[in-house]
Amino acid sequence: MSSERYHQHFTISWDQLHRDVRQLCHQLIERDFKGIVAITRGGLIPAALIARELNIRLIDTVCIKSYDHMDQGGLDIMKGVDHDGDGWLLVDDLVDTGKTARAVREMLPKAHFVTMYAKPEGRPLVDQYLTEVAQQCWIQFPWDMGIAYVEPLADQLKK
Ligand SMILES: O=P(O)(O)OC[C@H]1O[C@H](OP(=O)(O)OP(=O)(O)O)[C@H](O)[C@@H]1O
Ligand code: HPA
Ligand SMILES: [Mg+2]
Repeated sequence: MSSERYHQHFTISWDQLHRDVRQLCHQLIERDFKGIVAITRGGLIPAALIARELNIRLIDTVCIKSYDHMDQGGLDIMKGVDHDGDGWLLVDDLVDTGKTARAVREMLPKAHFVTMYAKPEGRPLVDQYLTEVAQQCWIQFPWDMGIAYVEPLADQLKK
């Protein structure tokens, strides 16, 4: 599936992401998790921040790739885990079509699955998420961006 389905961008700064993670953690703090399973690579960043808030030191990974930038390809599962997820917190940055989530759910059916952001097609596959984002929106994460010079408006208009 190609990038043509995305008509808008939803840009998230490091600050926003950090605030969002802390807000999600308020909803998780009462639970007692054995550890976190992060879905690489996008799940690694929220997983590290969640681990700090919930004081979790045991972190494992499911290594999986589905997209090449905005283009969705076949699922490439490079590493799984040797348990069914019982008592574990499963973390990804977002759920979009739900293809990745469906595959990981099969591997860890008993895990508590959370994402920071969820689009409608993938939303039913997670147990909890913080913010819903429209299906046609591409979520632009801070680790995919950089700070760039912007020309003053007056100079732009001279051209
Ligand atoms: O719901 P889906 O349509 O499956 O899309 C969601 C998945 O896509 C992205 O991962 P990606 O495959 O781009 O790899 P990355 O985490 O290494 O960036 C994102 O981090 C989710 O894991
Ligand atoms: O909206 C998105 N943003 C970043 N990565 C993604 N992978 C699937 N959908 C997205
Ligand atoms: Mg991912």
